[in-house]
Amino acid sequence: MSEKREVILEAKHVTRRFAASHGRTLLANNDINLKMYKGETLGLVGESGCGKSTFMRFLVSLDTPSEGEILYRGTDITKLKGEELRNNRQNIQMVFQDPTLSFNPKMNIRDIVCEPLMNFKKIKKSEKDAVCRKLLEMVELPGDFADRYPHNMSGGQRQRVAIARALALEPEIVVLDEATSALDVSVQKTVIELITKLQREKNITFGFICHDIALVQLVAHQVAVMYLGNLVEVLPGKDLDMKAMHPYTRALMGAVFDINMDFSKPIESIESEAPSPLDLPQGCPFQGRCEHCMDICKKENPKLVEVEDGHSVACHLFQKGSK
Ligand SMILES: Nc1ncnc2c1ncn2[C@@H]1O[C@H](COP(=O)(O)OP(=O)(O)OP(=O)(O)O)[C@@H](O)[C@H]1O
Repeated sequence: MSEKREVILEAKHVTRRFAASHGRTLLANNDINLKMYKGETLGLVGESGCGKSTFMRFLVSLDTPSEGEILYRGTDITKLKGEELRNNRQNIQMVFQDPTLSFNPKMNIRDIVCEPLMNFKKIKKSEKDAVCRKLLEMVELPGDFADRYPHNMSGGQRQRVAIARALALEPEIVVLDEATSALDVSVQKTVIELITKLQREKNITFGFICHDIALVQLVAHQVAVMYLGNLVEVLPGKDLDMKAMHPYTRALMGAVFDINMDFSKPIESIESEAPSPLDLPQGCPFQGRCEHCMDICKKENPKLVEVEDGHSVACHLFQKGSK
């Protein structure tokens, strides 16, 4: 890994509790500590409901944590208000799974793509056409798509428009929340290639939320694996195959490589359903599905500890004095 990596965002002890029925509390994020680096992609992976979107929504101020801070270039963005909050939206943008939900169907693509620029008074009305064409070309769509409406485009084209709109303000960080998950595999591949190209050209930092670890492995420099609100492993994307340690990460990888599996190394699979996030056991949240569960796993939730540079794991199997 390069020595010169620049941390631009750091989450410290981020916790989010949601009030649930019958006075119960749902712990959607439990003491999350993560860094994002300039020009790199952080992949956040885990099953549905593990808290991926909850975390990334803090970055674009769609929600605030119950505890903890998120420092973007030294400023805690969870505390921003008024003009500062508005200005921060220029730095960090988000693209969702289904762009049609955030597009006004009565607006043409020109208005949709240029809306953030108009809102921030970055361009005049007369400049919209030329600016939109440039942004469409950046995402490899024809300039004349400016006159189209979202319903006259394919899912992949709409997602390109959503990316063009998110990049219009030249943000430093873009969060892609399952942004390619609804697309056919071949279209997904072309959108991933586009994202990689844009990162190379513009040095953008991406937050890539995805439940598909194989896809995350393709794009992420750093992968963070979440399980029921907890970070269980953080490691370089290139090391997922050979160095993943947490039984949950290995189970996710096992599910991916099942067909072509290397029988020389054991690959665990997940036998049972995840417990309800409202009914978490004491100790490690993964204990009920883990083949290696020990007594201590039923008592203490393991802390995320660094096992080598850039690789941390939260599992009693790898913590000193845990046997
Ligand atoms: N506003 C809310 N109020 C109550 N519970 C919430 C709220 N938002 C999320 N949750 C709960 O928090 C947990 C984490 O949800 P989150 O959307 O972050 O998961 P996710 O990993 O992104 O899953 P998915 O891929 O399905 O979106 C879930 O159990 C969800 O039901």
